[in-house]
Amino acid sequence: MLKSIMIISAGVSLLISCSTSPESSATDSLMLNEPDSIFVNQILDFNDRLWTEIIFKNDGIFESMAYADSSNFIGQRIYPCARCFLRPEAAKALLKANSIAKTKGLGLLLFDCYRPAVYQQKMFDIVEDPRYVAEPKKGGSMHNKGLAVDIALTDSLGNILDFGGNFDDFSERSHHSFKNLDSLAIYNRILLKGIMAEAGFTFYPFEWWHYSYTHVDYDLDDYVWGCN
Ligand SMILES: C[C@@H](N)C(=O)N[C@H](C)C(=O)O
Ligand SMILES: [Zn+2]
Repeated sequence: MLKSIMIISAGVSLLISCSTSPESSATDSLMLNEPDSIFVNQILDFNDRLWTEIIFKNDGIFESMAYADSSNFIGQRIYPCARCFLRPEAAKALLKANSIAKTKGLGLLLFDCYRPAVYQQKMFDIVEDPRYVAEPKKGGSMHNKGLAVDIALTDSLGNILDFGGNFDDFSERSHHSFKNLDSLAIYNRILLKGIMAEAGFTFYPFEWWHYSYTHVDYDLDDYVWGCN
């Protein structure tokens, strides 16, 4: 099947048609020397639906993709490799959040992006609490639509800031309303919330790290990316 990579910039579109698979094509990142432009990789999945990949190295976003290795609440690696796909609108907003963070001398650290719907049931079966894992039978997760990220802030070197708890700590400690935390952790949660809100994301009351992009809607998806 003919697949395409589009490298887009603000106002400029460069379309390169080729006959490689999306798995191999998505890793080909072109670096163009236009400092004010946003460059992202876009691929079509097996249903010809458009995804934007955040290329950690090129986009300057730090990577800690939790489900691409076994250090997560499942205790197993469930993704084939650490790649971050989002719907184009959400990806653009994430790059905006990254720019805002940079102006404050901070970075973004991603724990999760698009999550194929096939994995949501596996997660729900372990946690069985829809506050912490969205229930597949009740609409699934914004991650399954490519419209959510699990995210933290870092210093400029990529060291995570203090958020008063770990990613995927499924307890009240992770709620935005939980106030029995150091003032620095409370400050950092509010800082992250402010940056993400300015970029267009909505916070989630039960998890300080989970943000959704709700200005568009997409169907749940089952696309699983390949790895080189
Ligand atoms: C599993 C956790 N990281 C998460 O993303 N939870 C939310 C509620 C979800 O499943 O959408
Ligand atoms: Zn999440």
